[in-house]
Amino acid sequence: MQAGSGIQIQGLSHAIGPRRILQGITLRLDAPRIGIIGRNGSGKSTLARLLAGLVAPSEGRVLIEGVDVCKDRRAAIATVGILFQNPEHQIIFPTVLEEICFGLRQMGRSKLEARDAAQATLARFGKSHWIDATTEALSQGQKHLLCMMAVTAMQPRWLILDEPFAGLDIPTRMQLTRHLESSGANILHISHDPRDLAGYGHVCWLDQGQIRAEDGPDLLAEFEAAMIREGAGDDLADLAG
Ligand SMILES: Nc1ncnc2c1ncn2[C@@H]1O[C@H](COP(=O)(O)OP(=O)(O)OP(=O)(O)O)[C@@H](O)[C@H]1O
Repeated sequence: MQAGSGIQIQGLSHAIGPRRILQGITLRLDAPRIGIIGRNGSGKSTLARLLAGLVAPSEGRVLIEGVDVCKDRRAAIATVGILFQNPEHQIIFPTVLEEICFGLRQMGRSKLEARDAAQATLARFGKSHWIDATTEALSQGQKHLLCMMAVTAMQPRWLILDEPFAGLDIPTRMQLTRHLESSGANILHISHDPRDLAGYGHVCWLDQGQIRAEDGPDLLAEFEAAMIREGAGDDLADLAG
C-alpha cells in the first residue's frame, strides 16, 4: 500500500462523556471492498461517522487517500461519502433536485454546474422524472436510492455504508447493490450481518469498540459461530462502560 493511499486509521479512540465507545483502533485498509463486522452496540455507527469525518475523534485520526477527513472538510466530501441505515437521517431538502445539489454546492460547484451534475446523475439511474419530486412522498426504498444518487453525484473515491440495506426487501437490496457496484467507488461496508459482506476482500471484526480480528480467511464464519454461541446465552449487548 502506498503512503497516503486507501484508508489509514491511526490510534483512533472515541468517548462520549465518560463512556468509551472506541478504543485504540489502528488499521491500514486498501481493498476495493472492505467489511467491518460487529454485533449491536460494538461501535459500528460511531466508527462510520468518524471515518466520514462527521465527528471529531477524542484521539487519533483518519486519513482517506491522504486527506484528514475531520480537519479538511472540503477535501473530505470529495473523497468519502456515507450512506446511513436510515435515509431520514440524511435527507434534509423538500425536493429531489435540491437534495442532490446540496453536496455538489458544498464541494464548490456553481448552481448551474450542480444542477447539470444532478440531472446527469438522475439520468444515469433512469430517474430523470424524479427531478421535481418531493422527498417526503418517496417510499423507504426510493429514499435510499435518492441518498445513493446524492452521494454518488459527488463521485467520492470511497463510500462508507452503515447498514444501508437493513429493512429493505430482496429486490430493492439487489437493485441498490448493483447501483453501488457500478458507482466506481471503493466500498467500506459496516454490518452486523455476515451475509452482507460475503466475498469481501478484507474483513475486520469490531468487538466492544476494539478490533478483535482482521482479515483471517474464515473470519465471517468465525464471527457467525461466536454470535450463535452468544445468542445461546441470555446476556443482551449492554451499554458501553
Ligand atoms: N450519543 C451517545 N451517547 C452515549 N452513548 C452512546 C451514544 N452513541 C452511542 N453510544 C453508545 O456507544 C456504543 C456503540 O454505539 P454504536 O451506535 O456506535 O454501535 P453499533 O455497533 O452501530 O450498534 P447497532 O448495531 O445497534 O446500531 C453503544 O453502547 C451506545 O450505547
